[in-house]
Amino acid sequence: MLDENLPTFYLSNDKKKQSNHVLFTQHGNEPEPAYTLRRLDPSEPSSRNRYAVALYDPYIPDILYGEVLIIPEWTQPTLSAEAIRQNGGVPPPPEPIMPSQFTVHLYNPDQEIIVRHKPKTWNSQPSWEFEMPQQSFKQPSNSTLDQVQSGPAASDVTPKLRFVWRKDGSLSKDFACYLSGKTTTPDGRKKSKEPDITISILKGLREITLYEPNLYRVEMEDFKGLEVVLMLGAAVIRDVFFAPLKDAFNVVGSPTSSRTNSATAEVPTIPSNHARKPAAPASANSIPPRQPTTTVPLRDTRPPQTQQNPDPRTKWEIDAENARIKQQEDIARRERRRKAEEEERRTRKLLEAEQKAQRKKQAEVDKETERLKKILVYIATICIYRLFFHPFAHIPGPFFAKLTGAYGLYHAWLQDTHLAIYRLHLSYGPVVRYGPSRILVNDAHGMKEIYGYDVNFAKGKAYEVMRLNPVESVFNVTDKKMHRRKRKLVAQGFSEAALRASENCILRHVDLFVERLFDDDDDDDVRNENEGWSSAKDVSIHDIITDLVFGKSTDVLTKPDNRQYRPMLISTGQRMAMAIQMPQAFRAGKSGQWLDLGTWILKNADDKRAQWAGMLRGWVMERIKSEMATPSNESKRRDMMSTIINATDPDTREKLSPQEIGAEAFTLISAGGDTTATAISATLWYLSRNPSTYNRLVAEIRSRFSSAEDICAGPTLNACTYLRACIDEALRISTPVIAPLYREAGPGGAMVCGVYVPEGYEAACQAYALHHNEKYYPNPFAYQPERWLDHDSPLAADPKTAFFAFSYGVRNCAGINLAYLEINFAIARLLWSADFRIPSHSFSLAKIGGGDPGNKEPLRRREDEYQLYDVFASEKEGPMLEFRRR
Ligand code: HEM
Repeated sequence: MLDENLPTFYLSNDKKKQSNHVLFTQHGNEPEPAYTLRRLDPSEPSSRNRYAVALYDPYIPDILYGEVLIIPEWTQPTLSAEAIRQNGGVPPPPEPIMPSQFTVHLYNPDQEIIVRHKPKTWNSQPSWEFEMPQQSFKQPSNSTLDQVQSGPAASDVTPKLRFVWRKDGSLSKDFACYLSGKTTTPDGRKKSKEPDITISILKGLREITLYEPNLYRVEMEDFKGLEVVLMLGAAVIRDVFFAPLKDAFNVVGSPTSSRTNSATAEVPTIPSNHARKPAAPASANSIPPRQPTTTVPLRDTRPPQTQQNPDPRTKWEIDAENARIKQQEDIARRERRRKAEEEERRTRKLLEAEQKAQRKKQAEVDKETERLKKILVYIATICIYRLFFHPFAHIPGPFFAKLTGAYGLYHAWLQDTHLAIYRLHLSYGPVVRYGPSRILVNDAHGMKEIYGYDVNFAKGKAYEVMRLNPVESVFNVTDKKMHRRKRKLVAQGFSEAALRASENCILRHVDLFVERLFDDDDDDDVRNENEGWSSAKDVSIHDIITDLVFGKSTDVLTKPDNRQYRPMLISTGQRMAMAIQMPQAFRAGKSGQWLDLGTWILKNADDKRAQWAGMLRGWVMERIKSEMATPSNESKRRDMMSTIINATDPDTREKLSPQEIGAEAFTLISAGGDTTATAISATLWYLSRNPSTYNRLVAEIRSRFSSAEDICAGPTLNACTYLRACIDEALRISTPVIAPLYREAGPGGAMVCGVYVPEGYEAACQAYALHHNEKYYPNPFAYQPERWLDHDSPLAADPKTAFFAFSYGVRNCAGINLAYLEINFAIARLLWSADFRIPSHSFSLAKIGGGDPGNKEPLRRREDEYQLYDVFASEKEGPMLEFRRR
């Protein structure tokens, strides 16, 4: 402070605040607000590219003393075309030029004080000159003219005092304002040049001290106006001429920082305390402004603005913004076009791919159609050939059987193969075509032509597909020489000595079976306590057969859990029955697995078959191991397996390999179990339904043996001819092996019943049809064991000539003697120990196993016929009988 007695104003330096108090002090008094200095709000878009400052009354915010608005001139920096191009076509922004003058608008009375800037030269400091009229106020007058005329301030003739702000020195930041003279004319020619009088000092660009003693020398009417001009002038000099121009004019860096189009922006607004909240004191030591005591009508304090011609910077911003928008639009358009092109390309690609896929599909369809056509033509040709030109074309038979093996497959699936074949022979005669290249013969002579010794027939493809093991067994081997070798070895298991060794084992199981018939625990029992009758459901020959083969019983009889073996066996048999009818559909694949036709026809069949095969394989390996561990001479137990394991070919001294032994074990279990069980069951069935036969047999057995234990192999048993007749008659009428036993003609073919069977073609007999052929068995459905005894009828053929239960010739049943032994023991010991009859108290139980009058298949309607179902051998139910111990 120059002198605390001088009036001094403080301009706040805080440019961030748009409203600052100008404080006043004199004589060491506390500073008090004298004015409010307001600037533009830089955040307002309308404040851009211009500078404005206004001086308000600190207490009555609507009183505006004066203001300055500077809209700068602009200069355009030059850039190379390349640089502009790189800048997206936007030229560099215009830069503001230091103004050469500015105008202070004073109000009431309205005056415009132009402050002209003289820039610094090499020998002078910059200065800011302005003139103010000596007189500003109208003289009070009653003259209307005086009142209408503008005041002296606006008058050209009013003498003006000239002032100048000048910097003290090039290094100093202080300014002084001098009264430098008076103009008497508007053109200034009559200037009165007087020595400069210092009237104010601006110290450090913030402290304005009025040089009071000199001020009185200024002959001026409107001192307040001068004070305002000094204040605003100092503020403008400080803000505009001693600060970066860009800051002063609120020039923003790039148009992107504000999206507002300045051309349409509102007029810049100097924030008003009236419009906004009252201005806060500039500093902590500022004295809060007193409350306004007077109300002054509001007035528009803003200078008029021209919106049509925006300044170059705004224009540049607009242009830059437009260019940016255009550039963005271009980019967006290019992006859209690129996307559209990409989409188009993608669509085209998709379309092409679709068309390609369609063409490919079409080609596949065409190929498939062509293939189908070929197949159809092939099928049609085959059909025509099979119907009209085939070697068996003249053989009668069902239409479909002539065309495909599926006919036989279908009946195997229905499990009524034997019935279908019986009916066909009735319809078409002794030779029937049962497949495209298959004939069935219902003639004893024909049977010998197919199965006899030294015939040109052998087991063929039908047996190949039945193999469960990769290794052939005596049952399914097709090569005749190989069969001879195997049969010779296997036959040792059925030799007289072997059978004698098996006798005790068989008898033990037979006794167990008989005992079981009186077992109280059987759930299926229907007991009649008073009379002592009880019933049993099934005969477990499996126990006997597995014991005989492995020396290990399946114990089906005593352990109900073990009955799981049976479904496995049955499912395997059903698959065999179907495979034999249409081998081509069950051919072994490369990996040795069968094609799965059977699997989708017979659910779970494969699993069961695999289970069965796995279980047997385990048994075989176990048995072979134990046999190897026991020296043969020490072997206590001579079962069939030990015989087969140790059997040697008398010519070659060769033994069967473990795999071959496994295959044989499987064959023996399969071939010997159910077949014998069916024979025993059928015999019991028919005996129970034919009382006279039953009585005659009972008499024979009970008269020849004194006890059940007496019944064993030997002449006494052999002498029981009626027993054998009963068994043979049961085997005839309900023959255990149902499937036709196909044989393939060898090279050169063969004749059967006058029909030429070319090489590779097949012929077969089917036991059920043959056994019900009236030519050999008059009244075929009647159970007449007598027909096997005393055969002396010249009218009927010897029943033995057409007996096919065990097949015939070189491939007949290898276990025939064992089978008879088992059946004989079972029937004889049972009949010696007990009586049996049809259940008398349960009609439904009595019916089990017989035909049903309501059956769709007429051949299954005979109630007294024991019904069998094709599983290559046969599946059956019951019989359910009542037993009474003697
Ligand atoms: C009543 C009981 C039996 C009947 C009705 C019967 C029936 C048959 C029939 C018809 C064949 C010929 C199969 C064909 O050509 O495809 C056959 C073969 C065979 N049977 Fe039996 N069988 C019975 C019991 C047994 C027993 C208990 C065993 C031995 C445990 C056995 C072992 C064999 C063997 C190994 C063959 C194959 C023979 C070969 O092709 O050389 N059979 N059986």
